[in-house]
Amino acid sequence: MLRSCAARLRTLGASRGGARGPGAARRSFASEEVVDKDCALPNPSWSKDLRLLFDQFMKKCEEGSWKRLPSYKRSSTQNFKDFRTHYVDPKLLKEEQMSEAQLFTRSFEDGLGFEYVMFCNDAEKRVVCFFQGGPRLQGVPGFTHGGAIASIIDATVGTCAFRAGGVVMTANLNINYKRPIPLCSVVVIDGQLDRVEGRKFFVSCSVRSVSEETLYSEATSLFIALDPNKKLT
Ligand SMILES: CCCCCCCC(=O)SCCNC(=O)CCNC(=O)[C@H](O)C(C)(C)COP(=O)(O)OP(=O)(O)OC[C@H]1O[C@@H](n2cnc3c(N)ncnc32)[C@H](O)[C@@H]1OP(=O)(O)O
Repeated sequence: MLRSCAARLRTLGASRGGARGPGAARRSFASEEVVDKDCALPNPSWSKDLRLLFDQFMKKCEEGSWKRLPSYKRSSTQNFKDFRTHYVDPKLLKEEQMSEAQLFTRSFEDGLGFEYVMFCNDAEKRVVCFFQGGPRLQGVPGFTHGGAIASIIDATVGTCAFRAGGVVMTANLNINYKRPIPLCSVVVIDGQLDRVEGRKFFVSCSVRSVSEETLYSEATSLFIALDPNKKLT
């Protein structure tokens, strides 16, 4: 698995120019130009498994029950703009640092960190994430770091809570790591909103192999929808 991962990265190096697709919007900030491309689409670093799952679920999207969720390095949705004005103390915001701010799970070069795509089914209150962890996410040799697994779980269950409750933050995340995830392998994270109590959104998920034979991790979480009358800090 690791060899094919390295081979994909070599071809990726040759196709570096692909990231600057003609349709992508351009935004320059700080010292480099960042292309606001939708990162939740296939790129040369995606393995066959990840592409197959993507294609399977894109077909479900055509049937109407599922929806692919686009994903960018910087969140520009109105919800997140409100977040900054409502909840963030301007004293804490150092504009020059903010101009460098990017979504952590979208801050690696293609194929090296988090390659993933999420699909949501609002009727079933589910978010499914297909995740391929790259070589920069190594924990023990040959396996994905527990913190990287927690990050992609947080993003998946957080998206599930966000779909139901708007701007939420993680109050609690409990993960049982059952089996180590081989580096560069593809896993399926299946998030389910279990219940809502006022501003509290309880979401659980499983992390399984593509074949579903291996249960890698299970998690429960609590997200809190932010109170517009309460500052965060
Ligand atoms: C679309 C992309 C989605 C991505 C999602 C990613 C989200 C993140 O990573 S956020 C970063 C990590 N999280 C944080 O930094 C949050 C830090 N914590 C906080 O800011 C606050 O504690 C916050 C906002 C969660 C809750 O604060 P606040 O709004 O004042 O709520 P608060 O009144 O304390 O609690 C509300 C309810 O939740 C309960 N609660 C709060 N925290 C916990 C907890 N850890 N465990 C159990 N219950 C809790 C309270 O007991 C209370 O319950 P009840 O209403 O029954 O009395």
